[in-house]
This record gives sequence, structure tokens and C-alpha cells, in this order.
Amino acid sequence: MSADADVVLSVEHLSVEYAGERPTRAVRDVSFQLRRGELLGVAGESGCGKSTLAYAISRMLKPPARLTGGRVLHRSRDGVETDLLALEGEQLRAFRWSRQSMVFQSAMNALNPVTTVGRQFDDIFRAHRTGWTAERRRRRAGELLELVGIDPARIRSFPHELSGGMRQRVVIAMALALEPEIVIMDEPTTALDVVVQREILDEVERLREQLGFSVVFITHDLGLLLEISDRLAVMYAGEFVEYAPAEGLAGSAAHPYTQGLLRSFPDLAGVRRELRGIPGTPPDLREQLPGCPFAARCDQVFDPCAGQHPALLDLDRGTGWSAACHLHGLQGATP
Ligand SMILES: Nc1ncnc2c1ncn2[C@@H]1O[C@H](COP(=O)(O)OP(=O)(O)OP(=O)(O)O)[C@@H](O)[C@H]1O
Repeated sequence: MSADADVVLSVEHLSVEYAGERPTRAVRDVSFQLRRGELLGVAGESGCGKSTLAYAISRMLKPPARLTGGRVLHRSRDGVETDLLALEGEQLRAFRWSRQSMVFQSAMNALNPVTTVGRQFDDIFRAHRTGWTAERRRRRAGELLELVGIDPARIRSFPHELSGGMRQRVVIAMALALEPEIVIMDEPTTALDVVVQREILDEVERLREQLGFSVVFITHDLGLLLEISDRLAVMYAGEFVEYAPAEGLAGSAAHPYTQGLLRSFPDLAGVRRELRGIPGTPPDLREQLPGCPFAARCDQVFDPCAGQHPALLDLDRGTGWSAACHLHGLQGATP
């Protein structure tokens, strides 16, 4: 059992690859803990493995993706630990939605276009709340729609009759239908315009306060994550390279990659400054990468970076702030 009663999800040394002549190692030895009620943001450039991580911890990987190592432990409110990766069939189905649910970028893909919103809630309840009457299922669906700011009469609507923002709200309501302890959100608002995006994020914040679930929120938008996260992980080439409290990260980022990302979007206070992307491109994830994966793009590179892989180390700043960079101690090991 985990020593920390506050931890609801513990990911240990998780690795995922896409099979091929030279497999793509998309998630490489990732470990982190999610606390009860917390919003953990995961940021990183396109292709760094964020979605693969989301699918892996939701047990939704499909071939050619395969788990090559690690554990995903879920700890219920009453202290029972479940190894998510060991669940099969009925157990896995029962776990999904009720203990942990998912919201992905495209609401249209998550919703069935040919059935009404109400019917889709009904399907969840009929599968997981077998004792409920039709009337109770309908009432609960209406309550859930109200919870996310949608008129319960919309229960009779088909997905195409709703705006993009409303569809994403419906998906969020479905994800909350069975009161899960964890919701995994992968770019949940990226496809929406900025105003709708803001409304939905405010809604998620309000619901999280009201219902107390934890969130893993994945996006390439570091600026957004700095605003909404309690803690933040920065992912690069399949690894977590920095793990920090969101408050304070903007001023004290330890990893040169995080520093580069922070320079690539406008100041949160609206102060205009030169936007500089990070020169170069991420490495090919089919390669072995014996040294630091960021070395070729790093403006602070020095001798050990080429040959020694830096481990994610605690920086002694309290709160578990850690970074995988030789600038902060040369104890790295080759994985
Ligand atoms: N089905 C697949 N087959 C082979 N390789 C894949 C597959 N899906 C993703 N990959 C590769 O795995 C790596 C990680 O991709 P992933 O989609 O997880 O990254 P991401 O950070 O979520 O990117 P994005 O923000 O663009 O969605 C990339 O190199 C990608 O090319």
C-alpha cells in the first residue's frame, strides 16, 4: 500500500511503445503521483507522448501500442489499491466510468452521432446502475446536464444539434456521471474557440471544487496549464523532464526545456515580449537516446549531456519539485 493516503493514482515506471521494425518508445519510464482533488497538468510539444500516456493510464491503448513496463495503481477512498493494468473484462469495464473516466479532444468522437444525448446517459446507467428505474436514469441525466450548464431538455437532442462547446460539456457530464475519483482530460478544449474554452475550464474548476475529483489535464498549452494546474509535469521525448508546483514554475523553471517553452508564449500578465520558439526538433523516438534527449537543442548543454541520461531528481525545493537535467546534479544514470 502507498504510504501517502492522499494519493489517488500512482504511476510507476510506465513505458509504452508502438511496435514496428524499430519500435517508437513513446512513453519512457514515467512515474508520478496524483493526489486527491488535485489537477495535474501535463505539457509538452506535439509528439512527446502525452496522448499515449493518457491512453495508457486509461487502459485504452490499442495495437500497435503496447505496454512494455510499469504499474498504474489506483487507491480508493477507503484505501483499497487496484492495479489498473491487471484488470480484465468485467472488472475493467466496472472500473471505467465509475472510478476513472476520460474526456478527449474530439467530443464528436466520444458521442454516438445517431442516438440522443439522453440515450447515451441511459446506456451508462443501464450498464453500471442496474437497479435504477428508467425514471431515475432520466432524472439523473437531466441533473448532470444541469450540472454542466445545459438545459435538461437537451436530453432529446442529437449531438449534431448542439454547438461544439455544448457537446464537450455533455462529454464532461458523461465523464462525471458515475462520480469517478479521477478524470483524464486530453486536450479537452483545444478544438474550441477561446471564449468557449474559458467557460468550460471555469466549469471544470467549479465542478472539481464541488465534487472533489482529481484531474490529469493534458495539453500542449503550457500557459493554460500554469493557470489551472496545482502541479505540472513537462514532458519531452516520452519522459517527464520537470515536475513542479504550477505556482512558481514560471519564475523558477529548472529544466532548460521548460525555460524554452515558457519563452515561447506571451507573458501571462499580458506584457509583450519577443516570442521565441525552441530551435531544432525533438529526437526520433525510435532511437535509443543514451544521453539527455534535449541536449541537441539545449542552450546550456555541457560535457555530460551527450553521453549520460539524466534521471528525474528531487531539487530539494520542497513539494517534490524535480528535474531531469545535469545542471542540477550529476547523478544521472543510463536507463
Ligand atoms: N498508432 C501509432 N503508431 C505508431 N506511432 C505512433 C502512433 N501513435 C503515436 N505514435 C508516435 O508516438 C509518439 C507519441 O505520440 P503522441 O500522440 O502520444 O504524442 P502527443 O504528445 O500526444 O502529440 P499530439 O499533441 O500531437 O497529440 C510520436 O512519435 C508519434 O509519432
